[in-house]
Amino acid sequence: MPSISTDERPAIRQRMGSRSLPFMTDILGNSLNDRLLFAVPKKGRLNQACLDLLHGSDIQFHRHSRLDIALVKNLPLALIFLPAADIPTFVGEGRVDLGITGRDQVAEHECSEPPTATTGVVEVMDLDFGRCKLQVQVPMRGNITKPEELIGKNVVTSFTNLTEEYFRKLETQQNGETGDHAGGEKPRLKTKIKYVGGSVEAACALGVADGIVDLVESGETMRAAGLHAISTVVDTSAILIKSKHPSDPKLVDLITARIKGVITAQRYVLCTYNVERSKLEAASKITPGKRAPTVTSLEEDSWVAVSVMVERKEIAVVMDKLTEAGACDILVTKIENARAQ
Ligand SMILES: Nc1ncnc2c1ncn2[C@@H]1O[C@H](COP(=O)(O)OP(=O)(O)OP(=O)(O)O)[C@@H](O)[C@H]1O
Ligand SMILES: O=P(O)(O)OC[C@H]1O[C@H](OP(=O)(O)OP(=O)(O)O)[C@H](O)[C@@H]1O
Repeated sequence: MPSISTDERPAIRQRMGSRSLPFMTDILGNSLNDRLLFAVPKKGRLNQACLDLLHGSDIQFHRHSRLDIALVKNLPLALIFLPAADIPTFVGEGRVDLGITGRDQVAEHECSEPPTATTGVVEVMDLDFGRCKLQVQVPMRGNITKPEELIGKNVVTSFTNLTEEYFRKLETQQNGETGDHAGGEKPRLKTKIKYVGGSVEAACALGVADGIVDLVESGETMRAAGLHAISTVVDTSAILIKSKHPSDPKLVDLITARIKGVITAQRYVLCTYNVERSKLEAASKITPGKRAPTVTSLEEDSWVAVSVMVERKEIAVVMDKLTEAGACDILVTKIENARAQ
């Protein structure tokens, strides 16, 4: 591994920020300078899906144990493994060019660092995984039924900025509705928002909170903790983001196209079937495809073969309907990769 001279380090530090860098540059030398930097969640719920996406996009790398930077072997790209919550900061400041994180994390970051003409992130695309909701939750057996009833009480969350913003709005609305306290009769209630880094759902049972704001996907964690949701703060999923001025916009476009291809391949299957020409119109209505179905003549004059992309989650129902419409020899094939509009 090439070693790095002391006078090369400031340039790299300036590019990446000061976090952990002495350790990273000692191992990687100056190889980051001419590479596009791509931040990927280093752990947690988004990590594996991101690794699968990189694999499907033929982004080849070897990550040394304990090292949060990996050089990509077949593209001028370096992957930076960071906590999902920190990725909007690095991309927003232009220290890293591209990143994958949750939309909730971007929203949380933007509450404290609103975007300017040069800072902040640009959403490139929704990645179709990590879908969940940031919700206000209270004990199922308690007497709080509306988020307004938490005003002035204790709320625990890992998303303090979004939660502050949410309750400040509620407080403003409520003060407005009750004519405020200009006469001084009614004190202005302020909700107390406290931060915890994980296991947020335990806060009510432990008496730390009257309600929590936490992510809900299946709802299992919430129900197991005896909580239920009374309002949604943000709907979220994983997104690809870029900085406002990426160092290599062409490479950003190439990576975006590859990732889009993988997502399309995951979302769709290829369905082929034979149908009598007279029934083609009805069958095409069931399978209109992304643009239009591909129709090929068969040796048998009155029959055609159809090949069409169908959303994976709808395929069983589509097959039922096709059979009803007279289609036969229906085959479904997994799509390995795609480049489609
Ligand atoms: N249950 C979930 N289902 C789907 N996506 C989730 C879920 N929980 C979190 N996410 C998404 O993943 C992002 C990162 O959350 P996660 O809690 O996994 O991160 P972390 O704090 O880095 O990891 P860990 O909890 O292991 O410390 C969230 O901001 C959200 O966008
Ligand atoms: O609705 P569910 O499918 O049960 O998912 C929701 C849970 O997932 C996340 O936590 P995670 O398990 O990542 O760990 P954490 O509590 O340490 O954040 C989130 O904070 C919830 O606790």
